[in-house]
Parts: sequence; C-alpha cells; structure tokens
Amino acid sequence: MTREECAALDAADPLKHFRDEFALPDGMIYLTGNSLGAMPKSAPERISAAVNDEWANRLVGGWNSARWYNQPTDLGDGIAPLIGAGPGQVVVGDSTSVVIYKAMAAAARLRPDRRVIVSDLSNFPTDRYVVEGLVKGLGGGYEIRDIGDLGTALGDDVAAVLLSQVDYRTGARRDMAAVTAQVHAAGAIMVWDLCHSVGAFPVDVGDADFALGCTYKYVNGGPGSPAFLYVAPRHQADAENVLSGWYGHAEPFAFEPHFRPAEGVRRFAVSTPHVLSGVALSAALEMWKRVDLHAVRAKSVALTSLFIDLVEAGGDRGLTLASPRDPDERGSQVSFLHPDGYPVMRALIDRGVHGDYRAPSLLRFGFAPLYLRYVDVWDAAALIGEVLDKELWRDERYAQRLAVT
Ligand SMILES: Cc1ncc(COP(=O)(O)O)c(C=O)c1O
Ligand SMILES: Nc1c(O)cccc1C(=O)C[C@H](N)C(=O)O
Repeated sequence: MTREECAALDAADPLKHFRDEFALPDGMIYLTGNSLGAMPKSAPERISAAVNDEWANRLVGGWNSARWYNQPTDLGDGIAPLIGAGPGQVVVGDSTSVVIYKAMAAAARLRPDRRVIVSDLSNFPTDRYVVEGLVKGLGGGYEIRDIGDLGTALGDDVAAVLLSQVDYRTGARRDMAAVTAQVHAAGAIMVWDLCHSVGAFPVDVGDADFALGCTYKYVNGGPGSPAFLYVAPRHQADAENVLSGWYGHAEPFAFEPHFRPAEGVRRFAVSTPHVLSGVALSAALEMWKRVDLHAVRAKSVALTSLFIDLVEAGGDRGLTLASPRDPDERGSQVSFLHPDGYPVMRALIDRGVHGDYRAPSLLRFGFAPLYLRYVDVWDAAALIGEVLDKELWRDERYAQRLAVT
C-alpha cells in the first residue's frame, strides 16, 4: 500500500474527527496508547472547572453539588457500555492492583470449600504478585496453580481463575465467552483483567463473575486514573469486599460502629475518590458516549494488519512477529522480537515513533483507533525500516536504560 492510499483511507475513516479531540505533539507517532492513552483536549477544561469552580467556590459542598461523592458509581456507569455491562454493575476507584485484590478475595470467598487459585505466569506481573500476597494473607492452605493448559489446570479444587483477555506482551486475545464457560463448567469463579481490552474493541463481559481494568490506556483517562470493577448482578448480594471501607457501607454517614455493606456494586467502593483523576476520566467517558466501538474494532484490525504487512514487506531485518497473525486472535497491539530491542526502540522514539520495550527483546506498538491515522502507520513502518536498515540504533546514547521503559 502506498502513502497516498493510506491518506485516502484516512479521508474515508468514520472515526477521523476524533483525532482533533486529542492533544498530540506535532511530529509524534504515538503507538503507546496501550500503556498511557493520549489526552482528550476537554480534560484540562474539565479539571480546571473542577478546581476553580467546584473546589475553590463550593469547597465541602462539592461532595453533593458536584457529585464527587457519587463518582465511584457515576464513572462506573460510564465504563459499563465499553465492556457490555449495564448501569449499577461497575464501580470505579482505587488502582488496578487494589481492585485485583478485592475481586480475587471476593471470588475465593464465593467458593469457600476450594483452595486453588489459577493464575497465569505470563500475565502482567502485578496480577501474579497480588495473588501471591492474597494467598499468603488468606492462610488455610491456599495454593496458586499456573494456567498452563486451562483444561488440565481446572479441577474441583479450583475456587477462582484470573486471566487477562489480551496478553500485555504479545497482544494475543483470549475468547472470553469460551474460557468463562469452561471455568464455570469446573464450578470456579472467572475474573477477567481487561486492562488491554477496554476501549480497544467492544468487550462483552457476558457470564463473567468479575471483570476489572485500568482506565489510563485505551480509555484515555489520564496518568493514574482510577480502575474499574464489574460485579455480575447475581453476585452483588453475596460478594464481600475485604477492604470494607466506609464508602462501601450501606450508610456511610450513619457512622455505625460496624461494617454493613451497601446494596449492589457500591459495596466494592472503599474510600474517598481521587476526585481530580476521576474528573479527567469523566472527560474521556463523555467522548466515548459518541464512539461506535465496532468502528473502533474495524479500524484497529485494519491498522494492525497494515502495520504487520508494511514492516514485513521490508524483508528480514532481525524482526520476528510476536503477535498472532490472525486479527481475530489479537487485541489492538502488535509486537515484534528483536535481539537489540532496547536500543532499537530508543532510536525509534528519538525519531518520533513512540512504541515501548519489554525485556528481554520485545518491541510493542499499540494502536488507538481514535487518534491514529493510516498515514501514521505508513510513516512508522518507513522509520522502522530506516532505523534497522541503516543500523541507526547502534549509538551509545540508546544503550542507557531509563527507569521506565
Ligand atoms: C494486565 C495489567 N494489569 C495491571 C496493570 C497495572 O496495574 P496498576 O494500575 O495497579 O499499576 C497493568 C499495566 O500497568 C496491566 O497491563
Ligand atoms: N501503569 C504504568 C505505569 O505506572 C508506568 C509505566 C507503564 C505503565 C503501564 O501501564 C505498563 C503496561 N501495563 C504494560 O502493559 O506494560
């Protein structure tokens, strides 16, 4: 495909107008929306209003009049359509790791006679670390079993399974409905991590028991924006929040001596929301109300497939595709292996192509269809070719490791 053909695809793109709603530095091809999404231009205005009007003028009255107190469920209702959930099924707050803890503890309690939690050694480390900490805290002989082959890992001793729908390294995508059915057939609780799914394509929580994720990647909620937790309606009366803070109480302002859970998903709220982060997220969610998620998926498949084709058209440059070739099996990310992945990525970033690197040799490129153009993909592939063909990455500046890769 030529650059002109890419420009024609951009002109016909039904999502093209959304790009103007994001702040993107000139000359930057941002392929890291799978780590931190771009900033909606409405976010600074929203935050400024929250600070200069709501905080400055209303002070403590803001909890009522600006609905700060309702943020956990208001934002939850904003996330719900992105994951195929309904109102009253999602609560927003805390960080992803904390939400994983709450969900897995609640899942284990729903199956009190079982002592195994199935985790995935290839999942993002915090998911595994949190399960390790939870199992230590639970006592009572709990064990963690690596998923390996799911069919083999499942047995009548498995209380809960935690998996990511999309693999953070390869972008490989699991069939949520099929896996959930398999886990339920074994009598276990299914918990999905949707960090790399939400906002990348239409998600359907379906029969899942719990689902969670961050909002700072494809949702574009901003650095450190709060996480979300979906609790299936059938569990809302019985599921327990081990972090039983006052925001999950039935009547926080009754100041009762003991915890009494709220009805519904609100019982999974813990404490005072990070209001300004929630406000930034609300700016992104306003935009999502106007987005057709099926158009997002169609463009994501087109962008990722085009990227693979253009990069591979340059011949063997030491790159090996690490993502599934079949678009049905991947999320909105493409990864390549390269033995000198770190300096290669640094050289690309220096030339405006922002992907990221995951040790020991993975180059990751995320494709956020709301703000990426086909010409960006063409330009990125051309620059990757130049960096590799001319070995521009062989520069000692690119060898120095930064704290965050
Ligand atoms: C699958 C997955 N889970 C969790 C996290 C992050 O957890 P937290 O928001 O608590 O830092 C990430 C990325 O940072 C992730 O990719
Ligand atoms: N959450 C991050 C952070 O606090 C610092 C740097 C990167 C991140 C990320 O989101 C990384 C991302 N989850 C990943 O897939 O690697």
